[in-house]
Amino acid sequence: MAQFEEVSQKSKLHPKPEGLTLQYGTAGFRTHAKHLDHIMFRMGLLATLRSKKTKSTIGVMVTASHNPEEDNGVKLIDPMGEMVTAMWEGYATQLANAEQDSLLKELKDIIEKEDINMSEPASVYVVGLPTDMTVQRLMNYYGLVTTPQLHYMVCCCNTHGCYGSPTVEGYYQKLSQAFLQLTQNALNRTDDQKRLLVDGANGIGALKMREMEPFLRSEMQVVLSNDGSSGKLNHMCGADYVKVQQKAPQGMNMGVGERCCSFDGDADRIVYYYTDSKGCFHLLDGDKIATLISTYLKELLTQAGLNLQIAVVQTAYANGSSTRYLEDVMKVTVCCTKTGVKHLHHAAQEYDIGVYFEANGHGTVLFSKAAQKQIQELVKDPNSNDERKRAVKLLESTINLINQTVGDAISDMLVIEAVLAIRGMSAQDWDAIYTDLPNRQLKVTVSDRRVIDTTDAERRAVSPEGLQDTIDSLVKKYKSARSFVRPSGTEDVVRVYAEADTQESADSLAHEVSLAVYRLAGGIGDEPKPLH
Ligand SMILES: CC(=O)N[C@H]1[C@@H](OP(=O)(O)O)O[C@H](CO)[C@@H](O)[C@@H]1O
Ligand SMILES: [Mg+2]
Repeated sequence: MAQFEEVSQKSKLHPKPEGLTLQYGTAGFRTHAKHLDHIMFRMGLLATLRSKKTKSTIGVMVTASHNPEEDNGVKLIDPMGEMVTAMWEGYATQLANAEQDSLLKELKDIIEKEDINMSEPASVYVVGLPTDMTVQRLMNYYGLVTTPQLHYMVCCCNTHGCYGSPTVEGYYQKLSQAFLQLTQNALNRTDDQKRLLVDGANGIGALKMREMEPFLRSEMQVVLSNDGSSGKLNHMCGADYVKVQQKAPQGMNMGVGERCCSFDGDADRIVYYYTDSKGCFHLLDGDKIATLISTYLKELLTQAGLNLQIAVVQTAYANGSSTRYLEDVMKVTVCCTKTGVKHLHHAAQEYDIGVYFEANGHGTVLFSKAAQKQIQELVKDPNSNDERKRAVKLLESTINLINQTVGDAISDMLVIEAVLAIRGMSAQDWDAIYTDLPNRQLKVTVSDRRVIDTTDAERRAVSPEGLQDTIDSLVKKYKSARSFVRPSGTEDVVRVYAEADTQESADSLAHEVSLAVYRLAGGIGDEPKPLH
């Protein structure tokens, strides 16, 4: 009872702005920082309940991710380092939008529905800056780490050290050890080959990269830019900027053919790129990363004589060339889910090895318990020949290098660097695995984006009537073309995607489909204009 009294008193210090309703979405709550005070307080309360319910440590991440600095966000992390379940997303929305005088009622409602024993102790890790001392007192405040580092620590904590030690040093040690073991298999690397230009998006990733560097013992020569010493978070830099604009970030001094990568603000996304001798920019996005990693793993499985099913999980935004290459050439199972990493993560859990990446560079690899056990047992097998032994060891180190809890820019970067080193590949060699189909993404503003309903992993629209038929007949006019529309989960827009054999065709198709959305789904403002 005293607990409730304290909550009631303290909550008055964090009043909900009049008329503000927010929804716990793909990335938790995300809005202008000035609207988040009451959300931070209430998410502290919810995290405490989640911890009591699961009898585990829960994480709370406060971050703007890839959004502008003025924005901020908060999300909860479940015991195994995963996103919180759908049911609890609902509770989060319910608590966030409760009026001041019904907050206690909503809390009690959740406690009753979930049958939570309030005398259980609670343990919560918080990263970022909780605004209230009560919240801080309830939780272990962990200071600044990347989003994936927090996911990692929460998982370590709840698996009693099986996954690693629950500290930032533990993270550096685990990953660097695995990385050094892998790069031992890459002979005669020059300093140039070890060199990587990293754009830190002026976010936390840059700081953490600097902290990690000594652990990598000059097996990587990192050149950091946008390290937060001057520029603004995600402004003209970072993974989202590079992916959407299809150009290099500001403040990076790129030589011809040099390998470069960009993190997003909280370092859970990464994209690679380089410029060729003609000054052309080449993007190596999430699809290229998934292809590189799955090809490498498949080869190791064959060498190790392991019969494990490997699948790549993508969304509708995956470039058609990547899907075709994986299915037709690599003979890898490809599965498509709705946008949003939680959907990809769940789908990837269905396979022995599930490689999942959104085209924007958020992704990781999941190994089933059974697959990990088989690999560990083979490592100890005295009867295997040298090739087999090497392959199994590489698999073991690769598992250790991957952050299986969530997409992680630092971990993904180290995996990519190791794979390129082991295979003796340059960024150009990697890029040449397949050629992306030219594509275009546009946004259309409509009065209510919910009029668009989709099916088949968001690849087909079932409403409004006639929209899908129109898209189908437009697509037929172009070669190697594909197009789909869906309401965004994070912005008040309808997203249009089109790809075709040439950039002109992709642009023209995207424009025609935008017009169809504008006309059939209640477009507002000016009619979409052609791109050329
Ligand atoms: C096309 C695209 O990149 N969509 C992004 C974006 O979702 P939308 O629902 O498209 O707004 O933000 C999500 C959260 O960060 C991310 O998971 C997703 O990939
Ligand atoms: Mg992010």
